Amino acid sequence: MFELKDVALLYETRKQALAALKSTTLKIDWGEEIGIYGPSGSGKSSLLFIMSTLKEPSRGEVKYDGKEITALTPSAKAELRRKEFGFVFQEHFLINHLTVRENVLLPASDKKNARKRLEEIVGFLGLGELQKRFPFELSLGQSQRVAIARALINNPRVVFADEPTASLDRDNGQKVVKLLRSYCKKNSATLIMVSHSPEIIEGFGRRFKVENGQVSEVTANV
Ligand SMILES: Nc1ncnc2c1ncn2[C@@H]1O[C@H](COP(=O)(O)OP(=O)(O)OP(=O)(O)O)[C@@H](O)[C@H]1O
Repeated sequence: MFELKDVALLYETRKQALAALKSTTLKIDWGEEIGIYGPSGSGKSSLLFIMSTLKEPSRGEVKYDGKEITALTPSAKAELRRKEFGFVFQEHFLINHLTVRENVLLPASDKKNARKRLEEIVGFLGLGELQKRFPFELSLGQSQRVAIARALINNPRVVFADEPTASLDRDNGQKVVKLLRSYCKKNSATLIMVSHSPEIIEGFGRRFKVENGQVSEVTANV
């Protein structure tokens, strides 16, 4: 469903040209669990951002569901992201003056069915009791679970998670990864998760290592 052909991302700074992502060709199928790891600045987020249309590659082809997506208009990209993708980042980006419930419902595209979906999703994430609270009344682990609920409210076919555990302690980090994996398994959704640490993505169906802009698939245990 994702097909990248010779994709690269180059930045021209005043002093030098930098290849954030060197020529990358790969295929990802529906429902796969993809872990991407590598050191800071290696190009992991660049890869995730290109697949999710948040960044445009300098060259190459990116196909999603058989269609080339790099040339879509900004509004078509936004529509694609809203309908098909869910995003979880290192920071939760919750809106402080909205309750948990309001934060989760904010991106809901089908307002009519959103309430039923909300009940399902808060139940799944163990947030039932917290719905009327504000983000500043939550722990970091709880906040991240609310951010996950918001990412899942439209039932995404692909979940992109960029360092979702980075601001959490080990227990909460593991919980977050478990919840994301379990949502994707249950719903046959594709999970694409970036982490600096190979431990976080241990056991994932497929793993890619990124070093200095070079992406390579890892087949042995890491
Ligand atoms: N707008 C930009 N202009 C110039 N260089 C950039 C820009 N954005 C990113 N880079 C560079 O591209 C390279 C790859 O960045 P990227 O964010 O993809 O790495 P990363 O592996 O996700 O890093 P981290 O784990 O620290 O988030 C880095 O060297 C970064 O400094």
